[in-house]
Amino acid sequence: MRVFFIGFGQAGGKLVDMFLAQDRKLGSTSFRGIVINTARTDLMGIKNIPMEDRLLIGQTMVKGHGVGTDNVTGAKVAADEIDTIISAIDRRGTHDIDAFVVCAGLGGGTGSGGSPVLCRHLKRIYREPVYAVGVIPAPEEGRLYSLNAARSLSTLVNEADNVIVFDNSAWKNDGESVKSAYERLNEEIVRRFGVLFRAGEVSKYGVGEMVVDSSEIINTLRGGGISSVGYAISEAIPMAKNGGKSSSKKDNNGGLLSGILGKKEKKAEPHVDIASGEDKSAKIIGLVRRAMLGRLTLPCDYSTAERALVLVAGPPSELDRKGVEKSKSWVEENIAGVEVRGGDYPVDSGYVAAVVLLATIGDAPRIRELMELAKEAKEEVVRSRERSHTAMFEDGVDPLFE
Ligand SMILES: Nc1nc2c(ncn2[C@@H]2O[C@H](COP(=O)(O)OP(=O)(O)OP(=O)(O)O)[C@@H](O)[C@H]2O)c(=O)[nH]1
Repeated sequence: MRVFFIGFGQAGGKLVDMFLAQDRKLGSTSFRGIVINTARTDLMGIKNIPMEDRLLIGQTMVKGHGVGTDNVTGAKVAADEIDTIISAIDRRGTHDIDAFVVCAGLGGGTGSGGSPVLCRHLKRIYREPVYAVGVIPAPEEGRLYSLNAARSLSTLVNEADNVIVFDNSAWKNDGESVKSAYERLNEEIVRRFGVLFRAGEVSKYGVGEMVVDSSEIINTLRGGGISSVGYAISEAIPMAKNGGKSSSKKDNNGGLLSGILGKKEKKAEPHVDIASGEDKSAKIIGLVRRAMLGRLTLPCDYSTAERALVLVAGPPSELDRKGVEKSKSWVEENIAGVEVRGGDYPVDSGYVAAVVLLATIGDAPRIRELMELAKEAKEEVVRSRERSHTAMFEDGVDPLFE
């Protein structure tokens, strides 16, 4: 899929920076994008995006210093400067893209407030679908961040065609602060979503037996709402099986796709031994099961998903049509809906990876928690307004006739 990424705010900007770096590393031109921020210093921290594609907004209001976790101001700045934003997007070129993907951390101010506004305008102006990748904060970041995320997310689900969520709290290790984990978490995000969004592009390593095209990704996400992604990676494929390409010498991360499919990790991902000589399709089914049953970008009840997409990426010698078909049937038996699409994506890698997109999920505990928190906060505001109103009356002051 040809994707136009827009990174809104600091987290969004860093993610888009990494998506574009990944694309460049692959020698691909599937991804392009711009980054937007209200803080000048955050834009300066971007590494791979040319200066002309870094847009500073809100200069009159916040003078390049950011909106300081105030997402109402974030939304206002975006609305006031929407024409400047759309011009920057048009300048970068949109004629051949399949979708827009707006990335943002939803707990802050700029991305949290700005991304729903941007999604609304993108949908109004362009025909292509508009997806959001929303990072939700860990509870330890504080109540304000959770409230911002709840508010942003409930708007975003109405403005974007689908919101694919990554939950920081589910991904940080025990004892690790969220901030110190950012770099690692961003790699996890870009690895999963990179395979997903790139599916349907012709790979220079050939055409898979069951090619997924961009319309299948779009149809999977069509139901809207919130989606989550699962991922699993095999053990390293021995050199002989991989046409001598498993590049443990030149690159211990699995060939050209180093950092893209990833490498064996100690505890984050479940692994299957692809090299054991067992039946190829059984191994693919095993990988797909582990992707769906393992840690999802947003932990949720997978059985409530309305649609799913199964992608298997790896060297052509390890891809197997029957395995993908059987995996799709297994996913179909385990989710609420019956629409399960899937295919393979040949790449030069020392690993096989499975990505399962669970679209339009019905239940995720962290989302429920955020919504309840927002409801409580709203009730608190109403109560405190009533209290101050009563107090003023007790003092004999009627605010209306003061
Ligand atoms: N995974 C991940 N999450 C991040 C990262 N940076 C920030 N976040 C998350 O995103 C939320 C918003 O942070 P920022 O992106 O810095 O906020 P912003 O949109 O720039 O808004 P302001 O700084 O308030 O103007 C934080 O509360 C974190 O939950 C990152 O690099 N990776």
